[in-house]
Amino acid sequence: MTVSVFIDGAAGTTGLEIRERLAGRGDVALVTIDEVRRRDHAARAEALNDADVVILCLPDDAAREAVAMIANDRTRVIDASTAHRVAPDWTYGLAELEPDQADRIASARLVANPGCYPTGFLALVRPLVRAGLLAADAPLSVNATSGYSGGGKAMIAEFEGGEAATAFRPYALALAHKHVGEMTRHAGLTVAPIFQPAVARTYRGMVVQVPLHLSQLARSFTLNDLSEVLAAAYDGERVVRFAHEAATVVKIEDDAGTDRMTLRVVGNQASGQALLIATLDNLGKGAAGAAVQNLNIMAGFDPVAGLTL
Ligand SMILES: NC(=O)C1=CN([C@@H]2O[C@H](COP(=O)(O)OP(=O)(O)OC[C@H]3O[C@@H](n4cnc5c(N)ncnc54)[C@H](OP(=O)(O)O)[C@@H]3O)[C@@H](O)[C@H]2O)C=CC1
Ligand SMILES: CC(=O)N[C@@H](CCC(=O)OP(=O)(O)O)C(=O)O
Repeated sequence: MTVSVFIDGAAGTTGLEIRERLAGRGDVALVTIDEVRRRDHAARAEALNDADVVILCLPDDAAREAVAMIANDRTRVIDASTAHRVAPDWTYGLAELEPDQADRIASARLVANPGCYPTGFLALVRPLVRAGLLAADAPLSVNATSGYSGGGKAMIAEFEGGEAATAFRPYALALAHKHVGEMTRHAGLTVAPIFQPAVARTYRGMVVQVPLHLSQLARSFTLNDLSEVLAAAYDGERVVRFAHEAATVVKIEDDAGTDRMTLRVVGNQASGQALLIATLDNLGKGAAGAAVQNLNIMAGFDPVAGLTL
């Protein structure tokens, strides 16, 4: 079986990464439009309605507009933008989020690809909320660092053109980043986490950290309990893996250039402090890798076809 796929925004950072992952696959036929017509309404409308699956790699407003341009109920959509991640009629495209999430994605017409930061946060926190280690109203915080490709073409130009005179830049200091609602909703929390992102002078890669006092847990759980719950949640998964080996450092480069995500529980049982850490690539499992994984699941292909793990 061959599935026809149109990438709207194919010349952008995420779009190009998806094209690379789909190149040379015999089970995917790319629907393309001439690069000079990539913003042409009529050309896009035709491609959006021709393809079996469209992958939107656009800013939020353009993604909403693209969905409105689909005039049939056959074309399936994977939206990489933030536009539909908490929309009730969309399926959240983090296949490992719930035991039946991949099945839901398989039968969905509209799939919202997760944000890069929420991917790390949710993979760490959702199993702990589901298993009752963390109460829904636990007041969490999350610190995270992304490579500068996370800001798309504009941020790449800023860092590579010399304008961003920094090696490390915390941002979203008003604590109202657009990913907070997505994190809260899909973790099953009732209290929004304090989310404090930063961008580093490296092209790609991401570290997401959730510090926890063990006294914050619903009862007297240990570091080992946290590890056991996370290890069990991802047992048998190929893209998300729990690292059992002890670590004293992690690097933003650890999973950069791949589509996998690694989860860790570290800390100090004696002082009652834990740190949950996810490493991933903002453009891999954080964007293009997840989009291709969702496409594979929707089309009934091997979920990891075309991915680098
Ligand atoms: N970069 C990342 O790590 C991640 C990105 N995302 C999301 O993916 C989406 C794409 O981001 P990213 O690839 O980084 O962004 P880029 O800025 O690199 O690319 C955006 C693309 O959208 C195209 N575009 C913009 N407006 C329109 C329009 N009105 N009509 C048609 N095409 C348009 C641009 O065209 P042109 O080439 O002409 O400029 C460009 O090719 C965003 O919603 C982003 O939030 C999600 C997770 C991670
Ligand atoms: C470094 C950087 O600027 N990153 C982007 C997030 C990239 C991403 O995940 O895009 P979505 O918003 O579509 O999820 C930001 O914080 O806005």
